[in-house]
Amino acid sequence: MKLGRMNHLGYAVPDIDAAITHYKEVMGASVVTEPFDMPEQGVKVCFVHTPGENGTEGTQVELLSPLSEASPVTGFLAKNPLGGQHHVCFEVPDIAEAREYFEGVGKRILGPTRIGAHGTPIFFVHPKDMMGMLTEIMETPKGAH
Ligand SMILES: CC[C@H](C(=O)O)C(=O)SCCNC(=O)CCNC(=O)[C@H](O)C(C)(C)COP(=O)(O)OP(=O)(O)OC[C@H]1O[C@@H](n2cnc3c(N)ncnc32)[C@H](O)[C@@H]1OP(=O)(O)O
Ligand SMILES: [Co+2]
Repeated sequence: MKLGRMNHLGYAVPDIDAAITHYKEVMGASVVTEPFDMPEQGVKVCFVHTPGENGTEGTQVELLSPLSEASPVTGFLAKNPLGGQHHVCFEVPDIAEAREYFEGVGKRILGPTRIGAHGTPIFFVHPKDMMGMLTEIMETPKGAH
């Protein structure tokens, strides 16, 4: 299976506005999108970019806060009340092929393949099967890079 670049670091936070201020004022990041809700995923999302040097592409941090107690990040924040690194997301050229690959090597896929925050199909692989890192796999947006 051909793994692409790391698309974003998912960062769960209790207060997304405070996190945006931190990334803008302390880290010099730019806010890519205004926070938006993804009720089907139970999270409020905001992408911030750290600047790249000499025109290199920077890195993307996906700030996530829970929309309800039922949110998948609620349990994580109960254990990490200040917030913390929640997942990492890698791109692949073909999400179905990637899903078949991870299932084939015995990794637990969490739920159905669905549309993620970039508007392309995603799925998650259980952290316990991925060296402790909740791993999101997303199909590379068409025309990207
Ligand atoms: C809007 C989409 C957007 C995008 O980029 O497109 C997103 O990224 S949305 C991100 C939020 N959605 C998800 O995270 C969906 C996948 N997550 C899940 O299915 C659950 O969160 C799950 C199964 C990872 C954990 O569920 P839950 O918290 O209910 O279970 P436990 O607390 O019992 O945890 C089991 C075990 O796993 C450890 N754990 C939990 N979360 C993480 C994590 N983020 N990273 C690493 N490890 C994690 C937890 O500590 C437990 O370990 P144990 O040793 O048994 O205590
Ligand atoms: Co994500």
